[in-house]
Amino acid sequence: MAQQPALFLSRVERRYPQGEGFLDILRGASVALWPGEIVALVAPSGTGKSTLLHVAGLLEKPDGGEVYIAGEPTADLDDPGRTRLRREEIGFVYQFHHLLPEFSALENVVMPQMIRGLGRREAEERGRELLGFLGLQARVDHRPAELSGGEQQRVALARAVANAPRVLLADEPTGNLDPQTAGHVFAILVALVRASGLAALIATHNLELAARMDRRITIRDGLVVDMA
Ligand SMILES: Nc1ncnc2c1ncn2[C@@H]1O[C@H](COP(=O)(O)OP(=O)(O)OP(=O)(O)O)[C@@H](O)[C@H]1O
Repeated sequence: MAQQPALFLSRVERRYPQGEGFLDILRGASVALWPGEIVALVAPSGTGKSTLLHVAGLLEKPDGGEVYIAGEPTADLDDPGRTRLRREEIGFVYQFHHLLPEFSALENVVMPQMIRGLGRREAEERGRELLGFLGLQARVDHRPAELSGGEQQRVALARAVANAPRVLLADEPTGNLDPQTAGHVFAILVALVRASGLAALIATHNLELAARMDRRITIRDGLVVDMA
């Protein structure tokens, strides 16, 4: 049976009002992400990286085209339908971890699972397993402020994949870390993607990290193109 992309953006358009007219950011951008692959999105500032990630993550609706998650078209979904699909199938990691400061590492990973309806015991089991995989077994009870920057990002990664999404979207996930820690966190991210079979799209300005991914894409004139 032919595999289908975990995420498929088909001729996606996105424009923003500007003055009397519109600023066309995405002009029919298409990209497919396959299960288990890690794709770098490397594009100059202002070309639409965040816009592409927001549209891919069902945070913004495209003005044209279609976003498919595991083959399911999303244009006709209502807001609760989009939220459900986002919660179940998409994980996000940002440059800054956005962990809840008053909760432990484990609780931060447990919460999205319970929001999705899992019981606490099961959610904790999965949380401990994930944090252990990410090398944080000794840190599960620490609050974010008691963790290093690299550890905080690893917790954010665990939280992003806690609900076993098909797609991981990351915007400069190591941008706030020193080069050595960035390399380490990235290696862990790769191991996680390979072990779970999810598809990852990672926006980065770090060409060294981009070179370690499976493919590199960029945005040119509102279209997604492979990088040379
Ligand atoms: N809600 C909005 N309303 C109007 N213009 C917007 C809006 N969001 C983004 N833009 C504009 O669209 C363009 C692309 O924005 P986007 O945030 O996608 O860029 P980016 O490639 O992610 O840049 P950076 O790397 O600096 O984050 C920019 O010119 C931005 O000013």
